[in-house]
Amino acid sequence: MTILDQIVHDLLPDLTASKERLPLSELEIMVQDMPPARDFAAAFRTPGLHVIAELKKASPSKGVIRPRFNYLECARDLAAAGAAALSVVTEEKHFQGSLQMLSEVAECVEIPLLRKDFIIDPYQICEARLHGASAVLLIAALLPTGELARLSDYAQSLGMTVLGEAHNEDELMTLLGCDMPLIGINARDLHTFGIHIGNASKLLGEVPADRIAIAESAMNSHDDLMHAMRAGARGFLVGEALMRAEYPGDKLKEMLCGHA
Ligand SMILES: O=C(O)c1ccccc1NCC(=O)[C@H](O)[C@H](O)COP(=O)(O)O
Repeated sequence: MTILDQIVHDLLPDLTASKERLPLSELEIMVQDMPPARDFAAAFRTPGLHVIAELKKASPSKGVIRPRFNYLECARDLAAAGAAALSVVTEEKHFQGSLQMLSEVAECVEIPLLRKDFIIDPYQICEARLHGASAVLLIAALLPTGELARLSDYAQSLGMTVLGEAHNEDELMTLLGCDMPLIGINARDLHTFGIHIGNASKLLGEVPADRIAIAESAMNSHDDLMHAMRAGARGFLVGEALMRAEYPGDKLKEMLCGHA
């Protein structure tokens, strides 16, 4: 079993229980009373370095990254430091995130939020919207093409933005066949955890201009952002480098400006 299979296997019982407790049809009624979703893609259409700063306590590849995880303090700090958006990892078992965390972060910052999770069902998209996210991640390695397109259409029907994620040529071609505005290229192979910057740079260059290419994973410095930008990225998803820093906002400013 790969780690992706394991993660999906582990999230299914809670997903099933949530659907029994509160069916999708009821969530959809609740969404109708919500204000419009924050525009997630807007920042990335303008020139400049635009970072999606990721709030994550732990990951399967790195274990616990930020033991004392005051996520509201981190969220405020990162928003004030110039994050274009925040990625809130909500997966519970392997990343120690939660939907509660997403709701609280949505209350305390005004920038748009991505629900970063392992989305396999429209229910999780509707949950994301109800908890304050305006974008969801859809991982090509996790879903057959038809499901990717169906989930993408569903998210957009709720006024949300979709960030599709690929880490190889086939996955990128699949995503380009779906109607997704943001295409993430993950330098981390989610099966092996290996980091492949050369491959990611090549794929970033293959994202057509009518889509917004987002570089994901393993960026730690201004030079890393500049390298990804030269390869074609118009946005950058950064997690670990920020979460390991004592002051994530200062680290973000350093990455954006090139000096401390
Ligand atoms: O990071 C992991 O261990 C991992 C394992 C299985 C699925 C996804 C995983 N990570 C998600 C990501 O790729 C990152 O959270 C994201 O791109 C930020 O990367 P980084 O800046 O390297 O934390």
